[in-house]
Amino acid sequence: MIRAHTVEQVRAAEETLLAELPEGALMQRAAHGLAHAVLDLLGGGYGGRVLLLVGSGDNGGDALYAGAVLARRGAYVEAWLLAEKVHPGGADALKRAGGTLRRLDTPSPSGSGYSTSGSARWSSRERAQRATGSRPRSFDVVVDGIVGIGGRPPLRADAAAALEQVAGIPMVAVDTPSGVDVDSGELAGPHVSADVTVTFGTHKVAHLVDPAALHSGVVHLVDIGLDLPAPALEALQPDDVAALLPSPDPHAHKYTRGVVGVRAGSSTYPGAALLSVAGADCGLAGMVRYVGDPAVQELVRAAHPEVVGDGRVQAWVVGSGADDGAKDSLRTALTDDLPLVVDADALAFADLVTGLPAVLTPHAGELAGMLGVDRADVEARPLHHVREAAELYRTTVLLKGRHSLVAEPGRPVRVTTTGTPWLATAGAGDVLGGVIGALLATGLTPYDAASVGSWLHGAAATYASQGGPIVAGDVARALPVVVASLTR
Ligand SMILES: NC(=O)C1=CN([C@@H]2O[C@H](COP(=O)(O)OP(=O)(O)OC[C@H]3O[C@@H](n4cnc5c(N)ncnc54)[C@H](O)[C@@H]3O)[C@@H](O)[C@H]2O)[C@@H](O)CC1
Ligand SMILES: Nc1ncnc2c1ncn2[C@@H]1O[C@H](COP(=O)(O)OP(=O)(O)O)[C@@H](O)[C@H]1O
Ligand SMILES: [K+]
Repeated sequence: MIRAHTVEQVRAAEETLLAELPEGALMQRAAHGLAHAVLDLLGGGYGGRVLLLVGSGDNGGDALYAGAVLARRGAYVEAWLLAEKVHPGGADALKRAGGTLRRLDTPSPSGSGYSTSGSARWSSRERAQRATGSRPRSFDVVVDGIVGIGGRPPLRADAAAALEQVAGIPMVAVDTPSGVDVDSGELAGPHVSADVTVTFGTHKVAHLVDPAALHSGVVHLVDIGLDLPAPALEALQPDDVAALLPSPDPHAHKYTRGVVGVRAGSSTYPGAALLSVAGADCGLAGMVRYVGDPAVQELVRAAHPEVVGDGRVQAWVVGSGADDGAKDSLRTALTDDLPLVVDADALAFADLVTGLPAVLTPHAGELAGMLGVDRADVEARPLHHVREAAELYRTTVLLKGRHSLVAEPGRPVRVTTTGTPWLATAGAGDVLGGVIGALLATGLTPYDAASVGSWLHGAAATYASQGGPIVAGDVARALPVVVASLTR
């Protein structure tokens, strides 16, 4: 499991450890981990050219100490100091190792300009150019030590100007990409877009939650020995999924394995029925039932001969392509008092499942409609909105997107990190609803069914895609292969 903690949790754990360790030991652990990640990227120290962007806090300290390690390994290391006072021990270490330190002026306290000595007032960009005198493009890598968990967006003007100077050079962020909001994954103004982020002790929320996750690059975790409480966020890994997956016991028959029922599709959208059934029919449940328009039922039978009609089930999937019939389908399914997946057109009636065991599966537009906010706001603050929806409906909410989020009151939010942008294809959501329904029918809780289903769906898309285009049916067909790879 990958776990992510809040800044407050990290600070508390750090305090405990600091009291036990010799002074500076924790920062040395962090800095060495950082230096080794940069060495890996450079393919060795000798001949490499490294630029450090150094802010006023310990994040800058990590960068400076790592710079000293790199300089001792033969790299040319230059530090641009973005504050009047930077970590003194780190600055000394870099000097002693032969690094070059250049000071960039700090903004005036008013924040309205710069404390220039003459009457001219330069732009942030001009000031950065004059102060450094360096040719940024000649660096192989930039290390972003501007701010870490102590940063509050937006980035100060000098830092933003320095970032403009180094655009296009590979970037390694120290702990977090500077300028992002660490605990929410939200953006506010200019920020670092990292190729690699080297983080310490645990992941932070911004590494996993979009939009910030998109700017964290590959995240490398350095263990510094923190003892941490229950996380704010978690991301299932293959072992976790394998442990949660149902597998038939030797005495299994189709009913003990669970029966999933699908009430989806309509004469207007018959394809949604076929795709929901394709997801449900991935083989995880013992049987699939389909209930709907007779003509659509015929299509389903022709495509999936093993699927049967109405009868007893252990979970329902309702809503994909259901059109005007969504409300009635949901009401009828609810009379069975079973866990259910509520998708697409049925989400407009989500209040009917308030407090019940269910998985609501909106994309950003649907969640916006449910909460009465703009879609752009959901996309800018997905974590905030998915938590809000889970509290409002007192049930499990899966917000679909690049990194889908599963929220349930009182539980860590689960983030899906499998998948490919090729999965953004019509009908992919219908397949997902079906898979989650199958998992509910096997007895998984809504929280596990949603997160395991979302993980499998993303992994199946990646497997089917092989880097190229896919359609929703390809995802459904790849599901058994992905399950087999985990249960073997
Ligand atoms: N907490 C831990 O367990 C550990 C922390 N370490 C490092 O320490 C960092 C935290 O250090 P700090 O608490 O000193 O905080 P930071 O270094 O993250 O940032 C604080 C400094 O940044 C300035 N700042 C804040 N917002 C800014 C903005 N928008 N633009 C420009 N400057 C801004 C503040 O004036 C302050 O001086 C971590 O991210 C990590 O890199 C590591 O050394 C090892 C262990
Ligand atoms: N950029 C992306 N990268 C990876 N997966 C994505 C991306 N955008 C969407 N997805 C996934 O694709 C699926 C789309 O589902 P949905 O929006 O319901 O489409 P539809 O209604 O056509 O079925 C979801 O599982 C979602 O998580
Ligand atoms: K940083």
